[in-house]
Amino acid sequence: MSTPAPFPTGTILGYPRIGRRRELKRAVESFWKGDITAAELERVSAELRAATRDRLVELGLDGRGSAIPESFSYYDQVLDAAVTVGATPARFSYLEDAEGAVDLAGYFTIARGEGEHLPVEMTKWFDTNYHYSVPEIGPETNFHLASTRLVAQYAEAVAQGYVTRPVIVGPVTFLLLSKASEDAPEGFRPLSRLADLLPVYRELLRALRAAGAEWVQLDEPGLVSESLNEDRLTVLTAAEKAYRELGDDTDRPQIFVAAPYASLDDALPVLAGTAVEAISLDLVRGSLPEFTPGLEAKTLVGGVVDGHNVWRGDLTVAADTLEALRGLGSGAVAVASSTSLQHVPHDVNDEPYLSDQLKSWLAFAEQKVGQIATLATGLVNGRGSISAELAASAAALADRLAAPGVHDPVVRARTAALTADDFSRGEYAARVAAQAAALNLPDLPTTTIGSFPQTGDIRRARASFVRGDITEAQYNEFLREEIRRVVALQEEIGLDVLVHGEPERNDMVQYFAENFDGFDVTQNGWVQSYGTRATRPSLLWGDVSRPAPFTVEWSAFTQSLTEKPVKGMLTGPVTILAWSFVRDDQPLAETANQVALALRDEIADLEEAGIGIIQVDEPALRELLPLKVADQADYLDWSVNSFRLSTAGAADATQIHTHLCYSEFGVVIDAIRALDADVTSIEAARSKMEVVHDIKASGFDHGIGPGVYDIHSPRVPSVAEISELIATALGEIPASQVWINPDCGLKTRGYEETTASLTNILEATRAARG
Ligand code: MET
Ligand SMILES: [Zn+2]
Repeated sequence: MSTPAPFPTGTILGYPRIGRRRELKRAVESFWKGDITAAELERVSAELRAATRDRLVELGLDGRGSAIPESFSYYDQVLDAAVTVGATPARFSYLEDAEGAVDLAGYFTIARGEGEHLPVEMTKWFDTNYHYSVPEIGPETNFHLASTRLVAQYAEAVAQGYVTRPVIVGPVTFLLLSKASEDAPEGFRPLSRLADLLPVYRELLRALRAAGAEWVQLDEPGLVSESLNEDRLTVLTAAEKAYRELGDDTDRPQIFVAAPYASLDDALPVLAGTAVEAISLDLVRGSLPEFTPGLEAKTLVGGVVDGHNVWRGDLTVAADTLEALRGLGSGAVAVASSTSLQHVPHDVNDEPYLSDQLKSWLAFAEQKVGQIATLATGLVNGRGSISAELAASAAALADRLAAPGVHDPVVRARTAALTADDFSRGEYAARVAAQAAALNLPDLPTTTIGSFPQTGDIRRARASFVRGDITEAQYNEFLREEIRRVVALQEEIGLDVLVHGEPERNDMVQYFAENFDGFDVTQNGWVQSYGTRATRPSLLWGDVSRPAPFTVEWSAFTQSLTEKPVKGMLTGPVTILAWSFVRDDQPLAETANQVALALRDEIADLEEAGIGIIQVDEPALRELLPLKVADQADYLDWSVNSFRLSTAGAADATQIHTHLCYSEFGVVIDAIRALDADVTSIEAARSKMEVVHDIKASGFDHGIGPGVYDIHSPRVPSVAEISELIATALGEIPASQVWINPDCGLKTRGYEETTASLTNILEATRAARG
């Protein structure tokens, strides 16, 4: 390498790619529908990338100094890495051209499935609410450089006048996040293919270098996690091998290894001993490391601006941390976001309905870039040069901590008075008997997870109501009509436990945020959840309480329409926290108990109104699990307790359900058991019921509904396919425990596929009942 370019003093690890107004979602979905061509989609995407680069430079990043990350993705960054290295699952090999490359349409097909071909699985990306597509790797996977899209995007930036920094998931994390392919032999580990994968990364790096890239960013959050399926020594050995080999190649850009979401711990000395030039440290979630040999030759990139959360934070603390980092004695120090900013919305100034006071406490992606630019100036010119910004940040923080609503004495008194009894229901056996008498359900009871398709009609009616075009009475009548239809449909299909379909909910957390005190909701605060799906996390800024019942009227109305039991639907405390941006001025456990008490009030009112089954969804229980083993017990303790606090007031005869949206049941089985819900539904269809083996092995003895319909895909499962899944479940779990349900809510699906799928589920269930 000739005179290496220094690492930029201020940078971010990644930027939201969906567009301020979700332009990418619209374009991709239009492409799926056939309304626009691949070329048109590529054009819209190129425009988005160009606008992002321009904006980041305006906000203060160095446009020619590799400060702008080239972190765009059409769908998912892990899927991008998979198609880059030629890791097409065997069932999709028909999508490959002669060179083993898949085109844009093929890329989406791998993500979404087609006909008989199930899509790749999706699972949570570290401890975030982002989901990635799980690569499938086997002994036969033919790694080769199959896509140079990243090189093309770099060249596109150069043509625009910028020198950017290409970003790709690093080889170790890529394999750690992969699962063994279907035809891999028992016990096969994707990480065992590292030696075959590294030459592809080397080739990609060479191609980037040839295109002029000064720096490349390899994302390796796999190195901070202790929760992936390999032991630590194996991970460290892999990291050492990967970065020694890639580092020792001379024909490459400089390598920046990004390690967001927690501390690198013992992986830092390993990286420090290789030839990589820069390493990021998450100094928001993780802590300052000790000096380790090798660092004197590296740039340490201090992730001091929280990429996970929306608070403005304390700029002085950030500056202090950078100073302490400088004290370690590395070759150089730079400032960055702690993680990619893909986890926060675009712009606080895009929120017309938030008060100026609340806005002054917040920083979304644009504001965070501004903070980083400020801190970078401080690093170069000294703290005096940013004293005004430091003072403004301190004033905003002081204002926030003293604001009314942040401390509500009534809420505080209630959590302070809690005793052990408040967290426990009666004996399970007594509950089973009371519920059997009250509910009179058949064997293998069927139900859904709660939501029915959110049709264009529903969205339009909601928008008209929000705009004031229709009155509240008209809107409510529209919703009641919708519920009547959904109830009639469920009765016709023959489901046993009915739901109202959640048409009144724009989002399963936001709806609660709108009805609780202590929250605000955003207008444009979209954050990508997976693929083209984005959510608007609510802002939990104050003490939480429930001023009045809000789900009761809907559930009671629904129950009035049918003889079958209707399930009341609530979102659990952990999920409300996980999918909101939560205040960072007190322990999460305290906030969780406040939310739990608000829900407990709602459950008491639902029971009072005659609702005999209440589901408290906790799809995010696994997601907040800390990446470090040492932190997990404490988390599981408070999270499980908050769920118990929300449900423990229910009578024995009231059947409490919970729903978790993932299939890695094994990891949190003890916690799931400790939730003590009467019935738990989980995801299982996509992984062909793998999870039932864990359930059996764990001796789990409460009701369990492993999903038989993958709602992430438009595919309608056949009766035969569902029957096979049910048979697998019944092979492992006593029939008396088993419930039959889809993997998750139906809100993203259309009516045609939903009706067909539920009809097939009932047909398969009837056959299984015999
Ligand atoms: C992401 S979990 C979804 C649960 C919710 N009750 C629904 O059906 O939509
Ligand atoms: Zn779910």
